[in-house]
Amino acid sequence: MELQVAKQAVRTASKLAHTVAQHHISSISKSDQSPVTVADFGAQAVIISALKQAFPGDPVVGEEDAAALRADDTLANKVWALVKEAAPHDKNLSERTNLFAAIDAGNYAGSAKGRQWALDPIDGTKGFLRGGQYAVCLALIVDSRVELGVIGCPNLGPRGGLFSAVRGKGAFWEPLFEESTPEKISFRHIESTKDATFCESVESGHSALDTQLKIAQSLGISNPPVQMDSQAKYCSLAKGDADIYLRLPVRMDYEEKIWDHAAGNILITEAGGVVTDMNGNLLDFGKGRTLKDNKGVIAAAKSIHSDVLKAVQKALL
Ligand SMILES: Nc1ncnc2c1ncn2[C@@H]1O[C@H](COP(=O)(O)O)[C@@H](O)[C@H]1OP(=O)(O)O
Ligand SMILES: [Mg+2]
Repeated sequence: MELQVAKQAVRTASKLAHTVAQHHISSISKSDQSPVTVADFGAQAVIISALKQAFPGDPVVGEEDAAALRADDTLANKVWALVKEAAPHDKNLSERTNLFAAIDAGNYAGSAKGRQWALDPIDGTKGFLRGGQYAVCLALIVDSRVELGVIGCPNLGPRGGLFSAVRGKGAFWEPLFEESTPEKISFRHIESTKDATFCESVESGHSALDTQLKIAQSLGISNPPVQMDSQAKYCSLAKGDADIYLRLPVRMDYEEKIWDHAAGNILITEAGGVVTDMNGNLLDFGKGRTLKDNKGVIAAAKSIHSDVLKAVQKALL
């Protein structure tokens, strides 16, 4: 039940985002940031509305709130038009005033106990604007642990990808814009760590790319890293296109947000991988809206994760 609702909601939001992105890429004002803002609010509204109808009691930790929309009627009208097109029969979104309430329902502070959804309506805003990777990410967390994750990646592969995982049930891929039987996915087998390929952020402000290059060299890796925005990195590992995702902090005071990692976390573990922080601890999704007890992220296949962790710790000594 949860999986079907989450997949349908992510699919609807991904289509909405894709429509805006296509229009943005073909437009002449590519420096305009507003398309991603419009898509972000629209995606959050349709997903939270779907969740609130299926699971009325469940709180949602969503990235956005509606303050900027309430203050800007032109922006609100654009988002509203998009939402009406994407979800015309949603009775929770029958009037424009409901739009604000749906978005603001993502204001949960987070908790260590009980159920909560974590939502990043558009992860990878930079990728969205440059026509690269971005992702719509939704996860169900129960008692601080991720139980279910769904990620929509409109630009990953020729048909886009809808990635999903439920604890104990494996990780799956299906095309994003057509109905088709999900295919099971997993990490690829590599003989040795030196054969691995890194996947990492494009943005040097999000991840210590120089240090990561040194770590790759210390592991004997000569394959060039694959760089992309958003949680599409987790999806790439889970479907066997790359082997190691490192996200080492650039600033030690930055706290990663739970919506930036929850869905990817279960996708990795269900595809045969391990995710820890740079101290080797599992990510704790029960500390509020951020991963405040964790620094950095290391995701890799089970067989090589401990080698990578050792190399990270040696580099950071
Ligand atoms: N200093 C930072 N360190 C790590 N991640 C960051 C930092 N600043 C922003 N982010 C987040 O990185 C995510 C995108 O990462 P990636 O490089 O993997 O695409 C965004 O969700 C963004 O959050 P925000 O949207 O709040 O700016
Ligand atoms: Mg994000």
